[in-house]
Amino acid sequence: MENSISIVSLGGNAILRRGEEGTVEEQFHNADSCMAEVARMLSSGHKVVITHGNGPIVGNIVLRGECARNSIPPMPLFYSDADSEGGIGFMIQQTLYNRLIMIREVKDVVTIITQVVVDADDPAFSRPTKPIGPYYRKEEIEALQRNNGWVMIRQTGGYRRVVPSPMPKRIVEKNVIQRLALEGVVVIAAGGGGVPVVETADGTLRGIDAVIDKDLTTSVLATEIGAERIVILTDVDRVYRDFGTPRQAGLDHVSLAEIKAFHAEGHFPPGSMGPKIMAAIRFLEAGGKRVIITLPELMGKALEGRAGTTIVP
Ligand SMILES: Nc1ncnc2c1ncn2[C@@H]1O[C@H](COP(=O)(O)OP(=O)(O)O)[C@@H](O)[C@H]1O
Ligand SMILES: NC(=O)OP(=O)(O)O
Repeated sequence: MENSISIVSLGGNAILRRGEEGTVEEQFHNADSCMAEVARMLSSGHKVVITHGNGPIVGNIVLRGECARNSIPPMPLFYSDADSEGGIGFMIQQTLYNRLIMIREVKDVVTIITQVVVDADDPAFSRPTKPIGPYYRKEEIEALQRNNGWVMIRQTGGYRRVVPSPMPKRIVEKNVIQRLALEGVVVIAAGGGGVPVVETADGTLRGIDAVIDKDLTTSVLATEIGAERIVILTDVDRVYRDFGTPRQAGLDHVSLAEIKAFHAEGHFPPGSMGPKIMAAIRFLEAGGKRVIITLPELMGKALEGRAGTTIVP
């Protein structure tokens, strides 16, 4: 039916939900709920690329290594990003495969470990902003900062460690992602914002320690593969003005000009809704047709314009 590509982007919080312990069973359960919706979307003819976050999970991978620092060699953050891309990709790949089997839909599903070029001089390397891993209580943070050298910030739900998050500039594997998606293969790509790499003078690549924002990478990928639509699945039903205040008001259908004005007024904080809105603005300004932000279970309705927030040029 459709010849255009849609990108469905799963927030890290859609896979490892706030308040849950974070067991593999919980992660599979959450991934499966999201893939039930994606399978329905595929059965109505959409061509889909899936991207996903890794914030809670890559933080846990790093923490695991730090806890075992006396017995195993350290794993750099960029390698932990690749580790999370593989693990989460496998989980999405299998849960989607199973959901497609259940509805007798025949599709190939594949995960591509994706490298994303960043600038080694990006100021983000000296100003960490990306929250990873678990939430901590106020009384725990002083010791963590002092003993581990962590930079920590306050978020809704507690305090979290932050790491550098440079701007994504180019997706190394974009051609193969586009080719497979246009052939009807479901591609899971750019997980966790992709593995950050820098290009050296001779054109070779090397990993660099950071976690790229998956919404910003999704917008670069969407533009580079000529996708028409990005669907961002997160843990809030839609975007709000004056979020969390008595004046809070949901945004259903908004134009690019309107969302830019709300952004300039400060309705979307960095580290949560801010990057999603920035990603939407960049994608629509580069020729994208539609961005939808909603809960996984509302995706079907949102694609028909009956739920979530839809932003158009
Ligand atoms: N204006 C806003 N409208 C809706 N949600 C907002 C807004 N500002 C901040 N948020 C917060 O953004 C969160 C989603 O962002 P984030 O936690 O980064 O999600 P994910 O990990 O799914 O990408 C919501 O849970 C909500 O608490
Ligand atoms: N890499 C990334 O943006 O992950 P989250 O969506 O989990 O924050």
